[in-house]
Amino acid sequence: MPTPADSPPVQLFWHRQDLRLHDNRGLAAAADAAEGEAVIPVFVFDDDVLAYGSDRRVAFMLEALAELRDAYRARGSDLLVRRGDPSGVLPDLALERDVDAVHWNADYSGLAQERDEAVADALSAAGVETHRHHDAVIHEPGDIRTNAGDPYQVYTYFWKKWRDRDKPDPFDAPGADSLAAVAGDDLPAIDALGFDEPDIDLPRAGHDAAAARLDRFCDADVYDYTDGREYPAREGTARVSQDLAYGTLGPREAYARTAEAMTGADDEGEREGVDEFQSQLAWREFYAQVLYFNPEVVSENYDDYEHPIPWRNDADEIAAWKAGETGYPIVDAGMRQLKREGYVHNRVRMVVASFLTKDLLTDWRVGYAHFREHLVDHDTANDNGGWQWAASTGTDAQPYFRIFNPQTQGERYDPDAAYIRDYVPELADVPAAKIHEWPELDAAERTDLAPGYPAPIVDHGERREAAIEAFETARGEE
Ligand SMILES: Cc1cc2nc3c(=O)[nH]c(=O)nc-3n(C[C@H](O)[C@H](O)[C@H](O)COP(=O)(O)OP(=O)(O)OC[C@H]3O[C@@H](n4cnc5c(N)ncnc54)[C@H](O)[C@@H]3O)c2cc1C
Repeated sequence: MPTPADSPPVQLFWHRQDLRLHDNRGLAAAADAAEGEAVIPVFVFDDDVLAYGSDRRVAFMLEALAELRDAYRARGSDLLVRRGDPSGVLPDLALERDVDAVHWNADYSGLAQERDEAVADALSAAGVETHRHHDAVIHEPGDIRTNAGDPYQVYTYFWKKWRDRDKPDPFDAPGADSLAAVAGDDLPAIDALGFDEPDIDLPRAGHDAAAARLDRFCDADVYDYTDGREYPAREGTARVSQDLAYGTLGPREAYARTAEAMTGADDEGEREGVDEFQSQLAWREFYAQVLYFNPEVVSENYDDYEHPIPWRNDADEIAAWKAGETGYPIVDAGMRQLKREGYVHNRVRMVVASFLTKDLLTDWRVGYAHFREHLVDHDTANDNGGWQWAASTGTDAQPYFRIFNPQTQGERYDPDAAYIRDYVPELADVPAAKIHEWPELDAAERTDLAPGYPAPIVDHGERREAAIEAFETARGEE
């Protein structure tokens, strides 16, 4: 029997946006430190974080937590669940369980960085060691820098270095023998957290469901990703964004699976598909480092102009955009996909974001807040990066004068209008060519073809000119 002095140090692992056992760097480190025993896992519902939640995302998270708890139970352990301010809850728990060290994985938003500092200080004051690990990305923020030592602002150069770096293998899930046989706690019901049941069916949460989605994609669609990712009706993408956002899927595991797919590629085109997909994983890491080094981007332009951008912010136009009633079919299909599924295809996200920020000259923060409320995969860094890209205020953003034409985007990327018809039933019986011409049809023809579908709320050509003028004013080029 070991004496207390001989017994291995008790390690607490605090789960946050890393709701998995597989490929979890911090958890693996805690298991190593525990010398094969006594890792106690905990999740804390923090009201300051929940304040940014939504019904859909909290529901997804609760299911992911239930899956995580089951994975611990299958290993003879369990998940402790607490509610409150982690800088009070964790020192109390450490005292109660005689914990020597608390481990967690870093989170890159400003709010999380501040909270983590407070927690680390409170634990240190209580005499408990703290260990922060970089887990959410393969190459931690600051690892990949320009030759002058600065964080990258241009994605292409970041990507080249990211691609050439060696990638660590996924971390093993801790075995039953490294986990403490604790009795866990019940998870709260969603209403006890201040949220309602979600209004849509959610993708299945948890590591197994995430790994199955990735497998399905890597078995086939990844090889045609370069082309397939552009066409919303094809559903040729991995659909793992909610899994990477909640950490039910680890980034090293995701990368390793694509590296395995690379070995199965038959020709240059297929290798390109895998490479293109890996480059999207790198975009995610690019935006994570933008947020880490510039936490203020959550509410401020990354790239400011000389004068404020004269946003129009017209309430009726914003309401039409949110409802998918703009009279621009590809825009409306995207906004209705958001409402119906909590997801929007990437190409269409760019189109709807461009339409809001340029055609409607609406502040990107309005769109970001709406996406945060409705997307299941909302991720602060990616959502913000996407919005500031579209608004021409971000790092490596779309130039202000290059404005998507929603009609051409629909024609090019949804030629048969299959995606549009799926989400805009009023247009179900309208020929594809007429759908794409919709903004140019005369009122009588529109009424004849689809009386329930709106006329365009703005003229794209006019609004394009107005947006360029507004941005030039902001640049001081009046
Ligand atoms: C305005 C706007 C808002 C966005 N908001 C989010 C968001 O809240 N959360 C989010 O994860 N992505 C966001 N994206 C990026 C992208 O649209 C989604 O990641 C993608 O559509 C998710 O589908 P998928 O998993 O099938 O992607 P895939 O094409 O299969 O890509 C695989 C993974 O790579 C990452 N990725 C892909 N594209 C991007 C990108 N452009 N930027 C950063 N990471 C990327 C995601 O983690 C994604 O799951 C946004 C893009 C725009 C233009």
